[in-house]
Amino acid sequence: MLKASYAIPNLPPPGVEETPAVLRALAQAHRHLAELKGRAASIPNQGILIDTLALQEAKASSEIENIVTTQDELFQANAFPENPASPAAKEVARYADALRHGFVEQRRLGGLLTNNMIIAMFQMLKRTDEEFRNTPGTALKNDQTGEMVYVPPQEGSAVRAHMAALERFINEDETSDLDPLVKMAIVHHQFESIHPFSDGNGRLGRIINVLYLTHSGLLDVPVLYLSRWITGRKGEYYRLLQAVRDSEGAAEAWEAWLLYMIRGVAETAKGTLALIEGMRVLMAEYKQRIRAEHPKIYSQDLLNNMFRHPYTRIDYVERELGVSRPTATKYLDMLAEAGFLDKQRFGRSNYYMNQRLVALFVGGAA
Ligand SMILES: Nc1ncnc2c1ncn2[C@@H]1O[C@H](COP(=O)(O)OP(=O)(O)OP(=O)(O)O)[C@@H](O)[C@H]1O
Repeated sequence: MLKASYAIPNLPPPGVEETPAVLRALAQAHRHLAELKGRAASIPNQGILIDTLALQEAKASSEIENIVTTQDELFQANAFPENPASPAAKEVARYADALRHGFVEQRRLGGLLTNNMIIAMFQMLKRTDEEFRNTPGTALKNDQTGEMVYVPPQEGSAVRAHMAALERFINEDETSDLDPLVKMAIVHHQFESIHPFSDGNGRLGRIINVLYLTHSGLLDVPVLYLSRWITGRKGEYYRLLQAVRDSEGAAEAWEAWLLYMIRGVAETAKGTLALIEGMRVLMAEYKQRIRAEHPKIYSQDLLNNMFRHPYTRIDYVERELGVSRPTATKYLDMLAEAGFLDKQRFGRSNYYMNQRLVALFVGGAA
């Protein structure tokens, strides 16, 4: 049997310290995060933001696993669940479903982030009824060289015990008085080290990051995603994760890991703020112009529909505005003719793309 290459520490790990450098990084990150929390709360249609960002995050997070899909394919898979999408687009769409499920469940449970939720998200992501892994044999290998880089705990009983301790560390505030962002970085490290599932541990670990932010009240809604930060610095991410293990939890290795994650929060919060601002400005412009140029069809619901679904379609408008099919068709065709939407054909259906919104997401920094 494989031998685990790292002793999973008790929580909080003894090497973790809030050093002056960590405290400085924390101050910055909290400032940007508080601004993001306030801005997200002030926009009138939070659901729109949450849905669109979840889809964007699903794409960024899945790229780490090399599940490559185009933005187009992804939005189409979302707009046309009945049509056969590529396997990649399907897997990405399942990530977004798992993430949304986690957030809904967390709200239902009054903010908890439990192992049952984590297992349910894994099952949605991987379309399986497996739970925490029970059989030995899991090891992480270097993609290029095939060399074994990390062996997590092997026995099912060890995996379950470590995950139970992690669940307590997440949910029982009295287990430590560390800053919540420091806790988030520890939780991510510990989760990846336990590696409780046969696959998808990276993606679930990244979902847990955002659910930890909503759990701890640093955000009210899940709008800050670290996947782009991590994708852009994947080598550093693996190296720093591994350095903590190789040094058996040395204080310097932990400090470097904490700084990486806390800076990621600060930078991503800034990028997401810019994206939200871009959406707000675009929505205000569309509102003002559609109202002035097409007063007969303008409604707030129609505007919301164009921003909730980057690719919208006739039946969405029918459903969300409570209008007949011919009326919904007329509205969308008028908006397409006026250049607000781009009408495209997919199989036997038409869809209407909000190009400027999609461009914000594709080019956006968040
Ligand atoms: N030394 C290491 N090298 C590479 N990855 C590591 C290492 N240690 C832990 N990991 C974690 O393992 C994750 C990959 O695990 P797994 O393949 O189960 O997840 P995934 O979601 O399918 O993949 P990915 O994270 O690449 O999207 C990485 O994201 C990383 O967090």
